[in-house]
Amino acid sequence: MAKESSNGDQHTITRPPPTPSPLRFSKFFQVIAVDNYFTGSKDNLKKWIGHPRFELIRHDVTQPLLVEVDQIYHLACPASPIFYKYNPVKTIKTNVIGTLNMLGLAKRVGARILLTSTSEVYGDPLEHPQKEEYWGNVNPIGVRSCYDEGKRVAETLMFDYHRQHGIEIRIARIFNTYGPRMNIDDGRVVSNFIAQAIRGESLTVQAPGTQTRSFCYVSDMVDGLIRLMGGDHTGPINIGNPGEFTMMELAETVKELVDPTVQVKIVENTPDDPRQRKPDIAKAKGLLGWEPKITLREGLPLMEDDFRQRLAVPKKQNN
Ligand SMILES: NC(=O)c1ccc[n+]([C@@H]2O[C@H](COP(=O)([O-])OP(=O)(O)OC[C@H]3O[C@@H](n4cnc5c(N)ncnc54)[C@H](O)[C@@H]3O)[C@@H](O)[C@H]2O)c1
Ligand SMILES: O=c1ccn([C@@H]2O[C@H](COP(=O)(O)OP(=O)(O)O[C@H]3OC[C@@H](O)[C@H](O)[C@H]3O)[C@@H](O)[C@H]2O)c(=O)[nH]1
Repeated sequence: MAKESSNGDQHTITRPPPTPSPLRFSKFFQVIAVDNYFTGSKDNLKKWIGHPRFELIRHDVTQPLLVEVDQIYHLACPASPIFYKYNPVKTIKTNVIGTLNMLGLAKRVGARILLTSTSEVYGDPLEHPQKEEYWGNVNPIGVRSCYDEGKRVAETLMFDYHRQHGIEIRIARIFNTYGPRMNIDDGRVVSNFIAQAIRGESLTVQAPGTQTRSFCYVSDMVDGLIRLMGGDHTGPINIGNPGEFTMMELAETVKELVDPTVQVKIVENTPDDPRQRKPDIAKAKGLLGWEPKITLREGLPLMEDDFRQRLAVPKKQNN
């Protein structure tokens, strides 16, 4: 088991770790998906429902969960700012109580647990690009803090359970990720721009438009998370695509690829919007042998195809 975090800190473990679950030696993977459907959709799981090695449980992670597992991918949390700000008390409960419950489960059954933390732990970063050693610049009482401070506490809980109880932990710091099957009304920038362009609406660039993000395609992200879970390093490890774009550049790219006739309009921004974000992925490359393969220009059309199907708007021949 990993005794050292990827940033080199030693972590004294005060108790022997729980015995690993015997499921770890089972021949076949079985998957139990747990979701309260706040932002998720059963539609995305249609393909698996009825499969003999797949189970789906409607459950809220703020309540304890009793199942037998050997790996826990703890992703449950609204991630789009409009959804995580909608009920901030619930968001922080999901991050704190939800993570405590998942760690309690990991401890009871001896499972390894991976937390999907976020680039938002760096806040409005004063270092660029962001390395894992950077402690961040976060407003602890702002409207985003239910999410960014919530994830910071979740990381703390992970390391405390690791040090105190010997739980095998993995922490991924995910940077903006997009792809097919995102909720069309998710509210995050890539899905907004693609849906707007397909509907022939103006693309809403929030002011000033010079703020940057780095966008990772979903299959690259999944590959990174599986490598992190299977590897020897606790993390935290940044997983993201270092290609950095201003929101105006993103709008221009979507316009060019989806519909060059749509307009781009500047609209009001929300408080505490980070001004720049780009991962340093040296650790992911060195420790996991991971780097993203899909560029933004390759990923956007794949998402456009899926959105067009769901919105029932075929691509015009002359586009
Ligand atoms: N996509 C990104 O850009 C990004 C970036 C950083 C971190 N992350 C993290 O990755 C994870 C997944 O993000 P996503 O983009 O797929 O978000 P999403 O909102 O599309 O999916 C989150 C899922 O969690 C479920 N959920 C929310 N609260 C829950 C609760 N209390 N109990 C059970 N289920 C609950 C939702 O119904 C949904 O299925 C989140 O933890 C998010 O913080 C995502
Ligand atoms: O319609 C829009 C939506 C958003 N934006 C801008 O696009 C940028 C990205 O905004 P998003 O809402 O997609 O996501 P953010 O980068 O703010 O946060 C995300 O980052 C990391 C994750 O943890 C979360 O998935 C999410 O919180 C912001 O600068 C925002 O102002 C627009 O210009 N127009």
